[in-house]
Amino acid sequence: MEEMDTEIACIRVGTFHVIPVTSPELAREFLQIQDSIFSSRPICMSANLISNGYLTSVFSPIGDQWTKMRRILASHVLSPTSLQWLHHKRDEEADHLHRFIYNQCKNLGEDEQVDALFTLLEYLHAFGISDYFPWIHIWKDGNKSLDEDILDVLITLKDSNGNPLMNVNEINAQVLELMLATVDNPSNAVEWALAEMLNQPKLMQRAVEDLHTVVGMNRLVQESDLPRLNYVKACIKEAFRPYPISPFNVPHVSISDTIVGEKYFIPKGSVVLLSRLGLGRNPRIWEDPLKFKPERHLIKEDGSEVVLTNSKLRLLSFSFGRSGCPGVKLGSTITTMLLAMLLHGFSWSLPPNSPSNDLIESSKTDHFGSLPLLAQAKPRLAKDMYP
Ligand code: HEM
Repeated sequence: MEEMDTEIACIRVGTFHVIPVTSPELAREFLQIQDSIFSSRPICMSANLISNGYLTSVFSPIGDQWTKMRRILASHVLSPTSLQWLHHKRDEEADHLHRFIYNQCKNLGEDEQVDALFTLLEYLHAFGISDYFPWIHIWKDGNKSLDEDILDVLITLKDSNGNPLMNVNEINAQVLELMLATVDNPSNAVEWALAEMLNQPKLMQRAVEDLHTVVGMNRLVQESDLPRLNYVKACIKEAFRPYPISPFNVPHVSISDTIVGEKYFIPKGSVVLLSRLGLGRNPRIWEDPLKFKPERHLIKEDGSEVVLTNSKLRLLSFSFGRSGCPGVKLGSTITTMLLAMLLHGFSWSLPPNSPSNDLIESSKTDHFGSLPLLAQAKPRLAKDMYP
């Protein structure tokens, strides 16, 4: 892992410019300007995937189309009502996860070396997909009386003339993007947090104490516990800092000439990448930036709740503003629940004869991942507590 002190990279046709951002304030200024002048992604995830053969038609939301998608997401997919509506689905998934790891422990025996977490993360990639976005649907005569999931919602949305609001390509792309967004970020953050906690057991112990205080041992952790699980959230936030899912934010394109930081000229049409590492691993911003220290995110004076966003922009978790993540609430809930459940339901240790996990970043340039993360799990709660 290396320290970084460069924040923004700006690519122009044929040339590459790096704009150093030495403070969160400058990063904020950049993002604010970006909000007003940059359009959505030129090479959006969906378009990248098309070239890899996953999608059959081009869908790159820009301008009005992007605004339309954002509005649909905000009103029908990620609204407080939708989140509440799908609460029981998330609970079901939480039960599956408990059961899965519990069975892994039982089957493998206590002394055996268990690659439980790695297997678990493979399982995680099935998280929610069948419940949130099932591909196989029972639609009779093109109609369905009850919306059962987000896919139903997207299919049944109508415009003011009573016509479908989204076409098949739009739905495909949106569902794919939601699936990726839901799985990737949370599993990446939890994987890194656990790896660091396995290497520093005192951190793990403190998080478990947090869970004992808030949840106890006589019931499973619930979403309503999350506001009080500050140390667990601090661990996740600390994982976002040096280990974001990718070193750069999604590319944006400037739609007019502009000047950032009073002196950096960014011409129209530039593809602009923000370096997340430039903030998260920046020694000018963070003391001891390569050290995993969740304590830095605990708010001491007023005892306020730890949140996974960072309004001061000292790290980029969900980004912010117009192009920021629309799934902050759901993403925070899923990620915190996942780590809380793993730590509350199971004791985790390094496999025998393994002094520490090598925190090796993936060799792929666009994604991180510690490969492989080995951990041994043991149930911590009474047997009848596992679903
Ligand atoms: C820990 C969890 C998550 C993190 C850290 C995260 C982070 C981000 C970030 C940084 C962006 C901005 C990319 C840009 O600059 O264009 C983004 C975009 C997005 N996120 Fe999330 N996200 C998370 C979870 C979710 C969830 C659960 C959903 C929805 C189910 C979601 C849906 C989206 C969508 C649809 C976009 C694209 C928005 C657009 O094009 O305007 N995210 N996310």
